[in-house]
Amino acid sequence: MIISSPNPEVFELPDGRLRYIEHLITDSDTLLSRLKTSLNWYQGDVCLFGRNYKTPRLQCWYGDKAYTYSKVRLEPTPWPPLLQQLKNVVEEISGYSFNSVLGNWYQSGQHNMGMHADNEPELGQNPVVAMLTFGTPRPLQFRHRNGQDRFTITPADGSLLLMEGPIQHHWRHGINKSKKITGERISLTFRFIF
Ligand SMILES: O=C(O)CCC(=O)C(=O)O
Ligand SMILES: [Fe+2]
Repeated sequence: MIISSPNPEVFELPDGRLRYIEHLITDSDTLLSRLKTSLNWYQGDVCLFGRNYKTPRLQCWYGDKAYTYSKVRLEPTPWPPLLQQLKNVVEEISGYSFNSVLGNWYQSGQHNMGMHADNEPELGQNPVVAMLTFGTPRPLQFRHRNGQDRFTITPADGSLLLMEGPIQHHWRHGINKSKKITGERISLTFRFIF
């Protein structure tokens, strides 16, 4: 895995901060195919307003501690070597430690992620989420809970995006469907579970 020299951009939003490194991982094509074949992908369940649905994307989860996401309990799972390597890179660049990762595989523009905040209590006071992107970029929409402020970033193939500060308390984020996008994207979202 080759890392090009990082040059972070910082976006100071009202009540939150994003740190973005556009070109971090240079062999992202190879990594995208390795991630597709080597990880344990499944269509997850989500519970919304008391009803169970299948996630409109594939996902995988690895971590040292159990994690409850959208009311579904994920059990501890050992780190595959490739994810361990990527975690090491993300930790070194960001300066944070992570002990779990949620992977999302959007196989086309028909796959999406609804607006949400990563604010489960076990993620701590001001959760830091570090996200690597591989493949076809998709706009990531941020909406402030005040109903006014909005921000969109389209993380590039091979980029790292850090969500920091109180952002998960004040903002929600998500990925919309798009008829125009046919390519696939994988995001790896590293978290620390207390
Ligand atoms: O794939 C993305 O860009 C968003 C992922 C995300 O928000 C999450 O995993 O919580
Ligand atoms: Fe999220």
